[in-house]
Amino acid sequence: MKLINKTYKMYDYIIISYKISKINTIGMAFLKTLSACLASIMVLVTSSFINNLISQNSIKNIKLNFLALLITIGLNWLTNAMYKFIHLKLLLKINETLTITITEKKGALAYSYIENPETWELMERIGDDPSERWIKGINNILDLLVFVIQALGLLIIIGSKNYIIASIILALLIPFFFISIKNGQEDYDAFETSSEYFRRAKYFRKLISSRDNVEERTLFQYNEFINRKWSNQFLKAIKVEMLANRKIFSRVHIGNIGILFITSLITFILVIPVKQGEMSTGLFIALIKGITSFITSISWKFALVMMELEKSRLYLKDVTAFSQLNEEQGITNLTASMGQEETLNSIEFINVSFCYPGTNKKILDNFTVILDGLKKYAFVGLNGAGKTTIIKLLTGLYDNYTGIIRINQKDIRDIEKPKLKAYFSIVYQDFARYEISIRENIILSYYGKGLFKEASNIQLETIMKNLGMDNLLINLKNGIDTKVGKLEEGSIDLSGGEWQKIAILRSLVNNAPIYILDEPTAALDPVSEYELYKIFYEIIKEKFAIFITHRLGAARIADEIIVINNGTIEEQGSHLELMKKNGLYASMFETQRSWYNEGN
Ligand SMILES: Nc1ncnc2c1ncn2[C@@H]1O[C@H](COP(=O)(O)OP(=O)(O)OP(=O)(O)O)[C@@H](O)[C@H]1O
Repeated sequence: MKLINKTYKMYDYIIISYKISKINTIGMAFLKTLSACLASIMVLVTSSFINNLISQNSIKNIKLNFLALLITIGLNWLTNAMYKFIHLKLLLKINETLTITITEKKGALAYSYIENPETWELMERIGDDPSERWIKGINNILDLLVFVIQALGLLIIIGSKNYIIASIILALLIPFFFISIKNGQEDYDAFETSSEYFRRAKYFRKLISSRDNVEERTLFQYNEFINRKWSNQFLKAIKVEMLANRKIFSRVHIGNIGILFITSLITFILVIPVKQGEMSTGLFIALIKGITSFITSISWKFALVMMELEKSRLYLKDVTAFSQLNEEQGITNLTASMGQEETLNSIEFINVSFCYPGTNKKILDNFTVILDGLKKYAFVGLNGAGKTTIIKLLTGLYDNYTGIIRINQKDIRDIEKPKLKAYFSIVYQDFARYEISIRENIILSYYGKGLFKEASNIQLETIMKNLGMDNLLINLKNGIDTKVGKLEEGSIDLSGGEWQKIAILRSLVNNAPIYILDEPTAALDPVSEYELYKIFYEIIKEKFAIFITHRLGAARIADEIIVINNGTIEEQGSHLELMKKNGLYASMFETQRSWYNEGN
């Protein structure tokens, strides 16, 4: 199922559930309607039973009435039991379908949303498992239907004897309706505000409990400090919810006192038609019982149902906003051969200026460069100069820039997203560590493109041997199929450099015209770094590559070095040319060289 981009309405709870499971949705609606009708039937059956009991005109009639009463009670019980069973089945079906739909949509969202706190909060509110909220929506609609049928049944019975009392009961519902809607809005507003605090609290709790930063946590002993931050956010969230709940409950309690008063009034008024012979004693007793149980359920359940209905309505507003978020076209199903057959001629940035969404600091300022497809480039510069940002724009992660970026003379805005992605093989600065097997780690991009057969044919061990990386596999019982990380028993954990080697291998086996290595060797020891660059150069000899690096020794092997400063090009040329220029590059290079020379 796909989440269609549209405005979701309350009836969509039923329609989507019907699409997911016809039988269970119809079953639930039928059983709810039946249970609502049974309330009025119960009043009539009880009334007839009591009347016959009082007049005692025929024992046969009493027996029949008694049987009818038993059947109604039994049917009511059976309806409720079956409802619970079908409800559970529908919940599971919705869970199976909607959870996958929401997860897929979240996974395919455009990159810019992931960095935006507002969309993050929206995604938190949508939740990972929307089935509970969805089934609540259906239940609330059906509960409302039950109230309407029950109320109509009672009103028809009473109205046929005394329409004024019927009108009083009807009037009673109106203020409750509005109070309950107000309660629902307040509850959802509180949920919206508190989820922001909960999100931050969740981050701090992760800091003090997750395994990721256990080393620093043990060393710096910052638990108490972070704990305070966590409890600060957590308490703020709880306070918002408590405040809203207090208001809601005061309203419900005031409403209850009113209801108690009106119930007594109705009982008193109903005596009049009995005295005037318009209503039998049996009907009077059955009606008092029916009205009391209906009004009791109004006072508690109706308020709750209306409140939940309002929450369900507001949830749909979030679902609507979520459905309108753009997905990265084809992010999850790149066509196997796309872009790979193409060779790179050039990459051009023409007057590109860019600010990150929600900020107004120009990270790139009229950035202009033409990169030759036959060369290898090194991007160097101080921290925050904009090197990684250039790559983010080139790979299409953001498109809110001004100016033009072209690959092979074609504006990247006109290139289909799957094709654009297929141009690149990248090792990111903060590369991912997948806690699966070494083999799966390396050929992940093949699985992403659906190339399962090709993936199984790759001679990974040979490639690793040629790259001098086969020492990673030494002493591993399951060789390349050994699971890495800490997720599973028997997995082996790797050092930072070993994880980085796997990330580099992942990029290397992903055949693409453009290779980008963003600080690829930061965690490698000098011997591995030297070896790696040599091998890497050998492998991508015929291909285009950009290295972003702070190790200027490594930058020397590029054909051209581009020095970036404050989002523009400060210098450009070969190592020798730039050294002769005696500018920023020469100064950075000399600084690094002096570390090694110190003391000599
Ligand atoms: N998602 C973001 N939102 C807002 N600003 C950002 C974001 N990502 C990066 N920046 C800012 O953009 C600037 C350039 O960052 P970028 O990562 O491109 O620098 P860099 O040259 O690669 O730095 P480094 O050498 O430290 O990796 C920095 O000032 C950074 O604070």
